[in-house]
Parts: sequence; C-alpha cells; structure tokens
Amino acid sequence: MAFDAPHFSSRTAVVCRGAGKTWAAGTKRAHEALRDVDLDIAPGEFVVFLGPSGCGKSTLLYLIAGLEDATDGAIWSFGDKVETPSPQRSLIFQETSLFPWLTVWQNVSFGLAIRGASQAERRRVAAEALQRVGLKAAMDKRPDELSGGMRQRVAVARALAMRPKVLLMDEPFAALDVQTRARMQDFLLDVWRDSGASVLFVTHHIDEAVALADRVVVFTARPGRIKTIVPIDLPRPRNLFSREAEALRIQLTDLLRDEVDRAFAEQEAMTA
Ligand SMILES: Nc1ncnc2c1ncn2[C@@H]1O[C@H](COP(=O)(O)OP(=O)(O)OP(=O)(O)O)[C@@H](O)[C@H]1O
Repeated sequence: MAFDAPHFSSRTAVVCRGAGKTWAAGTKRAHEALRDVDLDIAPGEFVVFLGPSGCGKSTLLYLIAGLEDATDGAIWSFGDKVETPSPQRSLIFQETSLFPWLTVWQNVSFGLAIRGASQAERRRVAAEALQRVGLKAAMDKRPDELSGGMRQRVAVARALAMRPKVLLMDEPFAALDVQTRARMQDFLLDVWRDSGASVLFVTHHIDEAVALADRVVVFTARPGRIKTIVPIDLPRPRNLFSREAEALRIQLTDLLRDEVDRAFAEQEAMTA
C-alpha cells in the first residue's frame, strides 16, 4: 500500500504511518519485529517508548533514524520521508562509542569533520556543546579519563553539536548506577529544554518514564504494536513521590505486566 505524506507532516517532528519491520523479509528466517505503528511526535516533545524486551523499541528508533528501512508503511520527519540517516536525527546508544584515541572535543566534533568544517570551527562548536553538558573543562581529555556518566554526557554533546531536531536515545543510561542515572535524567531534562529538540527515549524503567516523558508509548510483546499511549500530565520539575506520580507508575506497571508475560512465554517456547 502506498502511504502519502500526511498534509500536516512538515510541522511534525516524526510521523509514522503503518510502520512495520520484518527482519530478513522474504527469507526462511523472516522475523516480524514491529507492526502497524501510527505515531505523531510534536516538535520539542519528550516521548518515552516502554515495552517488554524484544518488542521492537530499538527497531523503531533505527527506522526513525533512517539506519534501517521500514518493510511496511512509512516515516516522515518535518515533511521529509525518512530513507537515510540525517544530522537532524541523532541516535545515542546505551554504550557510547567514543573513539579512544581522540580527545573529548575531537570526538564531539567528529561529525563536523566529516562535513569538512575547519579545526577552529570544530573546536568552537565542540566547546559550546560541551559547555551545555557541563564538561567544557574536559575538552582535551581522552574518553578513558572520564567516568561512565561523563562519557554519556560527551555522547549527548556529540549529538547536540550536529544541532539535531530529533534526539533518539536507546536506553542511554542503562549501564549507569542508580544515583548517576538520576542525575543524568535531570541533566537531560535541562539539555532538552535548552535545545528545543524532540526526544524519543527507550527505557525498561517505569520510574524513568514517569520522570521524563510528556507521553509514554506502551508497546505490546513482539511483533511490537502500540498498545496505548499514556500522557504524563505532571508539572515540571516533577515531584516523583506525589500520589499522582505513584498512580501513573501503577497504571504503567499494569499495562506492561501482560505483555511481559507474553514475551516471556514466547521466548521460552522459542528456546524449548
Ligand atoms: N539486525 C537484526 N536482525 C535480525 N533480527 C533483529 C535485528 N535487530 C533486532 N532483531 C530482532 O527484532 C526483535 C526486536 O528487537 P529490538 O532490539 O528492536 O527490541 P527491543 O524492544 O528494543 O528489545 P530490548 O528491550 O531487549 O532492547 C527481536 O526479536 C530481535 O531479536
């Protein structure tokens, strides 16, 4: 089926229409990861993807990033059909892939080097991005001189240096300890407000979803479909100990429980 760009799509950060992904489509190993995703993300919106392991949350981020093609439906970002990666959409992974032989500022400005920017321009943009993540003083250090949390902040600075309109984050804080993760959440909210970018953030943590999101997209077990979308109408800065926050955590836990049970049953059947 052909999908025309929705008429409002030029003003919308991300539009998914009937988006689906079957890995190894057309082969014996065909594996449907994601089905029929319809989703609109507004500019500057913070959206969290929550769902059982293997339901296709990362797959959807890769489709939106343009790193993988949808096998069904289509995706647009600010009116352009997503077919290839773009500096407008930056992806940050759980494990940062900083180049260990480059300094922090060289890592941050790596994308600009590929675009042919001069050394002075790269250093200026890197300094500005590092200032925004509170790491300007670490410009000339190497990644192995930094803690895990600092390395993730460098990864955020590297993404910000490209001035993305959409920041795609795949469990970016999963490898961090609980205290560092809480601080990184506060830091990310500051960066998000400052940048005006839309953030699409994958997590397994319900408390993280309630702390961060404007809306939480809850996925079913594989093939992942949108089960429901829960708005998080809590004022910011959020009191995560409020009765309203607790009610949202309970609602999201209930929504997830069935899907996690289904995902477990399927994984057991596959490995039996
Ligand atoms: N490159 C790939 N080739 C083939 N299958 C893949 C590939 N990447 C992911 N898959 C499969 O697609 C399904 C969805 O995977 P995906 O990583 O998107 O899920 P997820 O919800 O992000 O999982 P998790 O929460 O465990 O990270 C899984 O069954 C996975 O094995």
